[in-house]
Amino acid sequence: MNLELESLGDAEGALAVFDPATGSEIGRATTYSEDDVSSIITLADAAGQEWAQRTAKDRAAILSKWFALTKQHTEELARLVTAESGKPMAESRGEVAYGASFIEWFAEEGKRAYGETVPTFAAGKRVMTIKQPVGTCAAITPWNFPVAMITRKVAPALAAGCAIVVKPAEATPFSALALERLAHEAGVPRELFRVVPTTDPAELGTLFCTHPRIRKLSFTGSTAVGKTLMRQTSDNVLRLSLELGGNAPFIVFDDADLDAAVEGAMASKYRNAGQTCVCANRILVQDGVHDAFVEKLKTRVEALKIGAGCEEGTTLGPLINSAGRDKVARLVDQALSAGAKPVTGATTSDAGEGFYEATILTGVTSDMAIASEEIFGPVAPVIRFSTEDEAIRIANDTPYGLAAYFYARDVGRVFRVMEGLEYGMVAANDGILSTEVAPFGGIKQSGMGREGSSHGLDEYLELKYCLVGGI
Ligand SMILES: NC(=O)c1ccc[n+]([C@@H]2O[C@H](COP(=O)([O-])OP(=O)(O)OC[C@H]3O[C@@H](n4cnc5c(N)ncnc54)[C@H](O)[C@@H]3O)[C@@H](O)[C@H]2O)c1
Ligand SMILES: O=C[C@H](O)CS(=O)(=O)O
Repeated sequence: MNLELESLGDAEGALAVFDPATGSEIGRATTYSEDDVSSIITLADAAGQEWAQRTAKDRAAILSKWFALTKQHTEELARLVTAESGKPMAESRGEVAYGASFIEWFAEEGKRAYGETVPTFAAGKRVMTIKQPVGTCAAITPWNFPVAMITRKVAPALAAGCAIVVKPAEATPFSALALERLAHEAGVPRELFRVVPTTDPAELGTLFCTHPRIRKLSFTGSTAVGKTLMRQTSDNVLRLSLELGGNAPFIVFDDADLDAAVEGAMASKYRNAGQTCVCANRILVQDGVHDAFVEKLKTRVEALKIGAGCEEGTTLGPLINSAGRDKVARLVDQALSAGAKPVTGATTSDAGEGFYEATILTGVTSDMAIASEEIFGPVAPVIRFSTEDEAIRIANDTPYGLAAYFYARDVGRVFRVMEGLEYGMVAANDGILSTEVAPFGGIKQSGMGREGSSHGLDEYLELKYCLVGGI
């Protein structure tokens, strides 16, 4: 199975793809017009009718082969992820394993789309429910996890009995095309799962929202685009899953294990150079441990190795593009102008155009833009607080509600803070919460619906109430 970039690309393709570390073009991808995709959706819908008639066990057997092939081709997939997203190879290998875990998980979950029988309300009648595939799905995915954000949607869709057409991010089409190739090799019918790169995401997004055969849209990306799609899906009342932006608080209380909190902050903040939706976006530290925590964090941050993702040993890669880097620089400069202090970093890097040094700022206040905007970069803004109630108030003072983290050892505090934080996902004494077995998703303007876990399958199923009378 050839998954080399050249075999996935098209020298005449309209979509140019670039290496974030150097800015150089690494390949070109074939793109699909609105008419092309409309026809692809119609073919997918027909393939979906047949796929839905197969047993969950038959679908599971094919998904299991896709899982095995994805694991077998980890190195090639990781090279593609690093080439087009820039993340360090070690993280890319981890992403492939994480992405594959959704295929493995939903191969099994698809067999558990259980209905129910309900004690009847009247003689001669029987009440039951069944779960059926929602129909043909569309998905739109971001660049920061070009493997995992695809499988986190495609695996449950296929397991539930649905066809799915995916538009990957313009920056990262090759990882998606490789996954498509592996799925077809595993036995997923060619028309059932298609990846359709484009240079006009808005045009394809509108088609996905308005095509008569599309019954469901699953979107992962920014809150701004999510709101656009929410409006566009209203005419056809599509089923909608939205995995949007975040502004994660990372709270360190006086009773925290400081060394554990530093490790958790490193894992949460600097993974993928801070370009994940669940990265710590604000670090709140209680007065009693503020200086000790900052000093310990500084030591670990300054040990990060900045460089191209393809260089073994790199632990901090480039940002996705110059716009991403400029946004980070703008937020840091604004914070410094407003009184924040640089502990380390706070500058672009001589490692190359797309790089920004790992940064810690202290003296940050909630009114600064860096505390309310999603940074999407390797910058830790530290906000000092005095009381537990103040920490929860600051943490909740955002339109976002995706992930939140805190470190404390008092059991009463753990329960009070866990219950008081207004987020879809809360981790106590850990900096990484993402796993296929748990429901991933946000509240407020971080989205709706859940991915992974047993809940993730329901996003691609309809619950039907069946009444049988005349008994
Ligand atoms: N909640 C999650 O699970 C999750 C996961 C990853 C990324 N994100 C969020 O995604 C953002 C970063 O990713 P990004 O820069 O790719 O986001 P983005 O919203 O700019 O793009 C996401 C996808 O939407 C497409 N798109 C852009 N404009 C569109 C339009 N008008 N209509 C239809 N599609 C359109 C893009 O081509 C891309 O495929 C961050 O906000 C991050 O928090 C969230
Ligand atoms: O960026 C968003 C991803 O969902 C992050 S994670 O890999 O799922 O934690």
